[in-house]
Amino acid sequence: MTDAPEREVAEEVSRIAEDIDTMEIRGAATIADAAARALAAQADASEAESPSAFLDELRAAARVLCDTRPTAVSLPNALRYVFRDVRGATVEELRESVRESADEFCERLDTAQHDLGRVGANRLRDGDTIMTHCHSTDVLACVEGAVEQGKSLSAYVKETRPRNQGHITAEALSEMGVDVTLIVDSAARRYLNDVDHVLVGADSIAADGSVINKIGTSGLAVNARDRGTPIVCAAQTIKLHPGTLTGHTVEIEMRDESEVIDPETASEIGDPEVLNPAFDVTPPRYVDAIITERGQFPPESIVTLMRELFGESPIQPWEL
Ligand SMILES: O=P(O)(O)OC[C@H]1O[C@H](OP(=O)(O)O)[C@H](O)[C@@H]1O
Repeated sequence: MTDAPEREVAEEVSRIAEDIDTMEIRGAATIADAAARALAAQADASEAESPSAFLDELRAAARVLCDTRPTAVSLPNALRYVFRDVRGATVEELRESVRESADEFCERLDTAQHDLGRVGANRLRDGDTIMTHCHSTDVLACVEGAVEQGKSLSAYVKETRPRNQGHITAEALSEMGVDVTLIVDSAARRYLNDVDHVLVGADSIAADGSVINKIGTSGLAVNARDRGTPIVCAAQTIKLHPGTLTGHTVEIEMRDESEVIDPETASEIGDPEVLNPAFDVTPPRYVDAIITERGQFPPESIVTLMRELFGESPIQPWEL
């Protein structure tokens, strides 16, 4: 492993890292886009006098960004992608190369989401009702694709405690002309009989086809399986976790208890221990399909796509 010396990172990198950490910037695809742009910002701001110093700064920026949220693999994957194409014998050549690579990555991200949406749209029929969990731009791309095909849809939108990202989904779906019903998370099972597809996103997909997504996804999937309702995960290939090819597990982010309960209320009820995991793991047997920009896959077959895309070396961006 190449250990980059400690270096100051550009102000813009610190700001983006802070925004990702506090979830001002959130959602796996949006985080990937922001991380790639942060590397470009680091390149722009660099006053390095040698190519090696320049690259050390980039690696330091990658570390700061990666330290923000551990579960969404789109973040290190984005950095890996940008690093992979960086070439140059001088600082100026390297700087230009980082800018180009970051731009190309962000464009590919947009195209991938659009292509994924067209695949997902094909699963949805006119008059279908979906159920959503949290807020996923990949899921919204599928719905948008279906609406563009002239299909009329209804949606049960789970509010998704503790941060209520379901509200963002409700607003986005309403704007698309989808008939939206907001429900509390614990009401999901009651309405599953009325639902044709449960549609969820992903923060990471493991090599065995497990879906790592917002906390509550696994319970929803078990209930959906029990009710015979198909559950579909919309996830661009940037969500595939290369480390799981070599036995690593996906770290589940634990967030602050203040997202769950305010200190005053906590004190009134005797200050219990509060646990706030942001994500959970849904085993592949509860997932009917993973939709990517490369097409639709049974979860158990996703490993072949991972090998094709990443090879077998799960190295970190700062090791490149
Ligand atoms: O990439 P897209 O589909 O937009 O989002 C994927 C996932 O990111 C979100 O995590 P968070 O809100 O950042 O914790 C949700 O878990 C969502 O399913």
